Amino acid sequence: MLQVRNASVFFPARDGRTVHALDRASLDIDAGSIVVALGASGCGKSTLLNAIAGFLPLSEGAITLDGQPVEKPGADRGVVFQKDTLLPWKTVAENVALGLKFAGLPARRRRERAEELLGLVGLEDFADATPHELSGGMRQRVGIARALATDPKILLMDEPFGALDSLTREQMQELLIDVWARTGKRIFFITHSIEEALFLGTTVVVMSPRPGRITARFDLDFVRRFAADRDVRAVLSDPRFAELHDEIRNIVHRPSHEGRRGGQREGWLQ
Ligand SMILES: Nc1ncnc2c1ncn2[C@@H]1O[C@H](COP(=O)(O)OP(=O)(O)OP(=O)(O)O)[C@@H](O)[C@H]1O
Repeated sequence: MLQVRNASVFFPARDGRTVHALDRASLDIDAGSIVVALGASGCGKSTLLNAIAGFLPLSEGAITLDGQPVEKPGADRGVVFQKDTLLPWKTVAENVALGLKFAGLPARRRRERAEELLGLVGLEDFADATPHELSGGMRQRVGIARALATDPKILLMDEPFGALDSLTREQMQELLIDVWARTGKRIFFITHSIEEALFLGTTVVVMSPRPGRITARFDLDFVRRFAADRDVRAVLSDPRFAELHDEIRNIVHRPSHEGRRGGQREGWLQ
């Protein structure tokens, strides 16, 4: 279990004031779940992810992974960003195996593991290609394979498909569901897209800005349905999908002061 408890992050702003980037966020990410954080720009999504990744210290609160405090980056958390961070002078397989090299695994084992993971993301034929030979979607696949290389307990994904065209994005969403179904990895995923959140999340948390707060939570089963029957149309044409889309849209677009007034969902996690 990954637990975030009353996590707050303050940044000093240029004008001498303090930016309250994350305000008492609490969240549980169980084994096998995909928790999606959704919200307008600046509501603290990346701050929350960076804190879970151990890139950023909390100002208040705590994060634990299977009972261990998260205080710095570690191989138990794999991270994928919107912009890929592949090393252009290394082959695809070498990029995937980078973390394993740091972990001291011998070259043959690294190669085997890289090939296994490239198979998982549908790039078995590209092990010896270099990143510049790949499309944006393929590079993100490599990023996912690389994040999985050390067999982390959780995958942290910060708008990983945000820069892709819509068709590639849909393919990547389906690929991610396959990876999730086959590896059982828990995933924390950030997006601006309500549709993407509804399609991928076993839980969707909606965040509001200034201060960055979790203001609503929805537990969903669209992704499990898709994983079972791979019928996109059945999911997208489910009336509940459209209802939730509207409901979340209203929350995302409501002025943040209303979100704090103590409606039914407000403060659900605190
Ligand atoms: N290092 C920093 N120094 C000062 N302010 C920061 C810093 N990092 C983030 N912030 C501020 O904290 C708030 C939350 O930022 P964050 O990047 O977490 O939001 P976000 O929801 O991920 O946004 P986006 O969707 O645009 O990526 C913003 O107001 C941002 O300007």
